[in-house]
Amino acid sequence: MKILVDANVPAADACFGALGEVVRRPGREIAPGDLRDADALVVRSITRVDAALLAEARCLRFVGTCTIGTDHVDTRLLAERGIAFASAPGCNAEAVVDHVLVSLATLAERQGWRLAERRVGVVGAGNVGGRLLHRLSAMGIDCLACDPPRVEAEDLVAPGSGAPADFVDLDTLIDECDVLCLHTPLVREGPHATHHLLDAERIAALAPGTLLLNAGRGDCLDGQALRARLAGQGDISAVLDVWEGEPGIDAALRDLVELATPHIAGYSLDGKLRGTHQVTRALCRAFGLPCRVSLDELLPAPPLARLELGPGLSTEEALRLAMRAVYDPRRDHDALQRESRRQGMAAGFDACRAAYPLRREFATLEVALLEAEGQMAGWLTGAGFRVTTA
Ligand SMILES: NC(=O)C1=CN([C@@H]2O[C@H](COP(=O)(O)OP(=O)(O)OC[C@H]3O[C@@H](n4cnc5c(N)ncnc54)[C@H](O)[C@@H]3O)[C@@H](O)[C@H]2O)C=CC1
Ligand SMILES: O=C(O)C(=O)[C@H](O)COP(=O)(O)O
Repeated sequence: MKILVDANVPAADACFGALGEVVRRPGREIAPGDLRDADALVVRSITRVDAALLAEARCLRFVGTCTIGTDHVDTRLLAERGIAFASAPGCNAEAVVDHVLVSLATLAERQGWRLAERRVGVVGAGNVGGRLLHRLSAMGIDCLACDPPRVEAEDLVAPGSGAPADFVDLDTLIDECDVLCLHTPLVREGPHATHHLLDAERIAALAPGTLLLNAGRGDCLDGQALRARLAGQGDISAVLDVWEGEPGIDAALRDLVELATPHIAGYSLDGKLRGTHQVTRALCRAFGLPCRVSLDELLPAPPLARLELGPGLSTEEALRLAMRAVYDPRRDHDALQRESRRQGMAAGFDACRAAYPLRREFATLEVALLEAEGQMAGWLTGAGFRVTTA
């Protein structure tokens, strides 16, 4: 069996090597001819899997994407052609939440406000948004959620529903929140389409002082309208990990954004390996093969397993220290600025992603508090760390 794999899929040999011949190609360069004799195709989010790509695929029986998002795959076409499909739901959701929390802490420090005093609105309360709501609520931060498909399908607005926050419509959420976090998939049609969900009108309606964060898909917000608001009134701030037109993103918008990162919110090693492993299991199921590789054997020990925090720190300082010991998004912002200026936007954007440094998740770090302090322990645990006290 020939398995064609995006070169940015980690542990491809360990996962697929025992199942067949593994052929690696850069994701943006995978072409119809590569699929002529391929039995399986394993991609990430940058390979558009559509009729044009599959034009010469004669024996393809499986397509897997080691990502949460599936907007790059024509799943209807695959179903019509009897080609099995799998994505990796939730694989890097914890990493995205880490990215959001440390970005919020960074902006709070830079702009001189306290997270505890802000209300956070989460748009799209699925694997990512749902986990974000749980962690924010566990930290005692006031949240609202917006997720009309879930509200229609579940009884989330009823008292005692166990929902992590009150669910409201998008315009109410915009009116009532200081921070907006966008975690919707890109859906182009239907009653809950998300293309330009934050359009010019909604961007104009954001109250001065609002912080807007998008780690869903770039096309879910109107980048031109955001650029105009940031450049004109300059009274809101933005943190963007996803962009319209990736990898050749708008340089002017990049320069106006507080933290501008190259679609790496989910790039923990843990998240990437979970993605590869979930797709390996699905491929094995599709071909009736046993799956002999376990996630535990793929994941190495973290480079930093324990951090001791002494007395004299505020809760905010302790949080920032712990978060940044694991992951600091300012590094990714600086890398994008540097590489996009040095190599040009598209090449620089992709270079940052291809050579992404090792990053683990908050849950891999034990934070030892040498002086027990109630609120600090609660916040650190809520944020996702393993906390021990003396
Ligand atoms: N920046 C990054 O590195 C990453 C980005 N993503 C993006 O984040 C998206 C969300 O990921 P998950 O939470 O895991 O997906 P999910 O499928 O678990 O949840 C998405 C949620 O959005 C809701 N939704 C759909 N249409 C909506 C609308 N019009 N308004 C409000 N809510 C709506 C759905 O009902 C669902 O609950 C992915 O589809 C992907 O595009 C995912 C992982 C990493
Ligand atoms: O899982 C998703 O959905 C994502 O957005 C991925 O983190 C994107 O990863 P790449 O495809 O850009 O490697």
